[in-house]
Amino acid sequence: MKKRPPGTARQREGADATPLLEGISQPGDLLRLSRDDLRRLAAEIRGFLVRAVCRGGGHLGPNLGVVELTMAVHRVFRSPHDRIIFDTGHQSYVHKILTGRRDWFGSLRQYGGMSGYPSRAESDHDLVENSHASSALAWSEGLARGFALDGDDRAVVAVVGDGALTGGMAWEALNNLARSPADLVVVLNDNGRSYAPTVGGLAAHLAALRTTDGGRPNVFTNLGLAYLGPVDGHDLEAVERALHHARALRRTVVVHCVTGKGQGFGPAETDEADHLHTVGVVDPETGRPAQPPDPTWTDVFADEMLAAGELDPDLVAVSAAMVGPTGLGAFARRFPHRVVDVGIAEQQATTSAAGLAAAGKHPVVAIYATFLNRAFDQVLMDVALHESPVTFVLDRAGITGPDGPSHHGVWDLAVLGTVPGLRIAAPRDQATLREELRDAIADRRGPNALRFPKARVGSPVPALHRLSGVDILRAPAGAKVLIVSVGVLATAALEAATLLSAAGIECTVLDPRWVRPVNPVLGQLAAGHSLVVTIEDGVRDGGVGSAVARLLTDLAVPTPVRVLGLPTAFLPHGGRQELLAEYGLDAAGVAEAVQAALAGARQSRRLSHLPHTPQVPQAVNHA
Ligand SMILES: Cc1ncc(C[n+]2csc(CCOP(=O)(O)OP(=O)(O)O)c2C)c(N)n1
Ligand SMILES: CC(=O)[C@@H](O)[C@H](O)COP(=O)(O)O
Ligand SMILES: [Mg+2]
Repeated sequence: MKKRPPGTARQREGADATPLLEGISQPGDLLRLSRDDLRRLAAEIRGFLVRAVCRGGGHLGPNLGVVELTMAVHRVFRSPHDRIIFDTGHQSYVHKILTGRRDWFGSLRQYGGMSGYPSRAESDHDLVENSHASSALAWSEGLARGFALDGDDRAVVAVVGDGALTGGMAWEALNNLARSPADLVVVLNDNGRSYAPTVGGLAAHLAALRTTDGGRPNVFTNLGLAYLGPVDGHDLEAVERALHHARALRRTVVVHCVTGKGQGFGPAETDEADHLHTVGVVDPETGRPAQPPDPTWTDVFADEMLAAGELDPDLVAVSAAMVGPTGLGAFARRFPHRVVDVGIAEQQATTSAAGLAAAGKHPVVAIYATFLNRAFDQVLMDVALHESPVTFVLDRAGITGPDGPSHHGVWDLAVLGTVPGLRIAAPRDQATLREELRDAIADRRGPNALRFPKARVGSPVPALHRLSGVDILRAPAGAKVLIVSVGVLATAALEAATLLSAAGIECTVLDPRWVRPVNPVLGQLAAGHSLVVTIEDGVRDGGVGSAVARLLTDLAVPTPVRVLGLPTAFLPHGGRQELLAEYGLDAAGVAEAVQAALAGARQSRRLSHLPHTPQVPQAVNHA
């Protein structure tokens, strides 16, 4: 059932259907088609996916690989009565097409448009929308157990990739499924890849199963589950037969489907890096962007990491199935024995990094900020408690953009700020990223984290001088407002200061560089101003700004603090700049907030009572 159509009418125009596709507005429509028509429909869906995804970006390879598999699931089961849970959900585009959302693809992943993941707001056919991998089996087990407790005969189908199956959560669920009253159909979509080829003992086991008849004992049967396969996941009839068989068994069954990531689109099939796992706007003929993309923060990290690897033979990089996307590709090619891909296993990455550090190595865990949430306990207990010199490099920190609520890396500053002994740096430009990475790796006292966004790296943001570790970026005479900007938001802070100067309000702008714990020199600097405004690309609650405010309270500095950041909420998908502006974290928003704070403070007559002292206390100005 369709819910609200996302996107503007203009965005929705972008979707162009073809003859058979025109006739599919709900899964039941698939049942009326002949075998020949079903084959033609699969080809039409592939053409549609290539056009729609190349036009605006999204997950291409994973969806091209599940066309027949998704059609088969929808022909055999009755969604939404039967429940279909997609692990991660990045491969749910075909499901969206078949459940009445074809016309929305013109707005895919755009602000106000259709999500790139399952979405309860969009359709009753969607239930789980978390898009952090490896959780579908646990969700499905709980759901099926709940149905069983009610005597409800509804089927639950979990579609899980071979990559997602490397995560600890998947193994915990398999262990539980062996004794659960739930009877799940687990569709194992085995394309042999996460982004890169899936690694580890399980991957090797699945590879062996692909070439046998599957009847002999395997990891699933040994755990007490039934196993069917391997099945050619592009043979619609074969997949349907296997699914009917699985449902009839009335127990938990793994249906092992072998598919090709990027199937049917040459540039995806031949792309060695990741079979076009995710693309931006690309040419639908070549799968490549029209122009080489501008350098990103990831590129700078990649370059500095390579340089650091040359200098430090103990440097080891750890990745949770994302060597390429986190910028470790060049390092891996140069030092193949000093890169560990642990699979989609952030907890393993973190604790094994603690082990590497205990063995005298200098581990760097490169990970997306949102995925480190999975390993909070390991950061706290295995790394921090042991004062383990592990460096975490958090890519995609802050607002990431089109991946939406599950992928915005907005919790790291608040959550990691509670970890004793962990220092967090937020570089503002290329030079500070390089410098802070070197400092982090060299620090043998305990853990460090660096965070930067999914964005172009931008122009250098030079400091006027450094003061007790804090970079002063702007220091006009007579400034009453102190803007403390976190990381990449320095540019918006400086632009805001220029706007405010034109309105007669002078601001000092500083970049603390290492943002947690808060540098106590901020207390002295704040004392020299009438208002402190902090800006961060993370949740306001418990973030850097609130830590600065607490520092001032502790030091009995009376300067009021206005904390600008993100609400404690699940933020929608959209363009990064678009969302930053929406939440007042662009230059105009910051300038407006400063003016409002000054006006409010004047109204409450607080500012007029505060003495004005120079913005940089001489006692600590040793730059
Ligand atoms: C906890 C977590 N870590 C990392 C990711 C990033 N990620 C998204 S898809 C993917 C690969 C998934 O491989 P697989 O499950 O086999 O699906 P495929 O894309 O091959 O269809 C990864 C690592 C994630 N979504 N969740
Ligand atoms: C599904 C998932 O988690 C990733 O594929 C993510 O969509 C990638 O995002 P980037 O494009 O920022 O690497
Ligand atoms: Mg896979």
